Amino acid sequence: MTDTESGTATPPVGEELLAVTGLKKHFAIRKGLLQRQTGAVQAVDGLDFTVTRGETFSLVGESGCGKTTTGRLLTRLLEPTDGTIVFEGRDISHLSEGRMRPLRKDVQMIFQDPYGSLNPRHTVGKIVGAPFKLQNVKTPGGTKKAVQELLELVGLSPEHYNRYPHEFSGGQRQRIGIARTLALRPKLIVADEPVSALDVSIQAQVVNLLEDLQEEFNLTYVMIAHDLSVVRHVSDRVAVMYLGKIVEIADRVSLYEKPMHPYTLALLSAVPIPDTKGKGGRERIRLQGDVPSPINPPPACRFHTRCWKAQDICKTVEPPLLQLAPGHQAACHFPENQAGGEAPKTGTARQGTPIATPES
Ligand SMILES: Nc1ncnc2c1ncn2[C@@H]1O[C@H](COP(=O)(O)OP(=O)(O)OP(=O)(O)O)[C@@H](O)[C@H]1O
Repeated sequence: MTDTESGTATPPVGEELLAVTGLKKHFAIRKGLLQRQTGAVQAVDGLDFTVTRGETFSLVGESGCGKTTTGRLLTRLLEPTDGTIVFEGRDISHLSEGRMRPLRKDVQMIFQDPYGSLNPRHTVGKIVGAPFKLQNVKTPGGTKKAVQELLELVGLSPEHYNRYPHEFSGGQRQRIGIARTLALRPKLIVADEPVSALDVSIQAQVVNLLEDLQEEFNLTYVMIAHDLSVVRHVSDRVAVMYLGKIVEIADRVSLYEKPMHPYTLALLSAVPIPDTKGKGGRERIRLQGDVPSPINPPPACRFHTRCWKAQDICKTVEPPLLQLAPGHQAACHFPENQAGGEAPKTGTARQGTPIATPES
């Protein structure tokens, strides 16, 4: 994670841990007695990104844009419809459950709901110790000792071993979930809105814990959030999703200070983020209407139905995700804050380096 507010946040240079190419998940819609497929929910529709070892890569977007589905694909709780997921150089996109099992200790997920994700009938000891049992991992001093060490690591007491989830507050329950996630020392943790169900006063404590653990164990995070303010301080890079697609990826400083996609601009305008340049707050942009249905998304640029900058080209030509500045990619025909000044005029293509080719 990056700890300076406006320092030089160049994208982390390091070993690639995860590489995602053309990732899709379409959920079939079936109807009638014969359960014929009548359509599909295009929850995730062609994502390309990489995650570097040790970084925090955040996925942000409104409800329903496909963040959780992406997280579940990365942890292979779901099987992709298309595309590839390469983890540590190995294609895990279609590994069977059996072949995936040894990898489960390397790739873990923290869930949003600290209430629903813990079995109320199991003791904390049983919950946090479950991964050792599932993976048949023996620890030097025994599972109980390992669990108690994990509880201390996440700021709980070893004496909590025999207690039940209902005896804890929301923040403490999330710590129990984090202890379970850490048990087998994963390399990649997908954290799906890990603090959004918690009291605002507790959120920072849990975020700080995640940061401390990252430093101690060189963890890599894919952090999922619906609002840009939550991940502002913890992200190295941020990808903004809209209706199953990534519309912008940039390092933290570029994204918050020089957003290029109008959707990112709108998201940023909706959260109280201090203006580091002292030019006053951002103008609030109110998006018209709801997010369209992922069953029948708008053609070409999916955001065009809600975009105040949309022109004819946005309705007919899908803008590819292009690198418009170092480490900064956006999929827009009329991007904001492009180096070199004005956005292009109606119908003209912007300049950039193709990162992903548009869908055929
Ligand atoms: N198992 C499923 N079957 C059918 N549709 C699904 C399934 N899971 C998710 N969807 C749909 O896929 C789309 C993306 O959902 P997803 O939960 O990934 O979005 P999200 O951005 O995480 O939203 P939220 O913040 O509300 O969790 C939504 O339209 C959702 O209804």
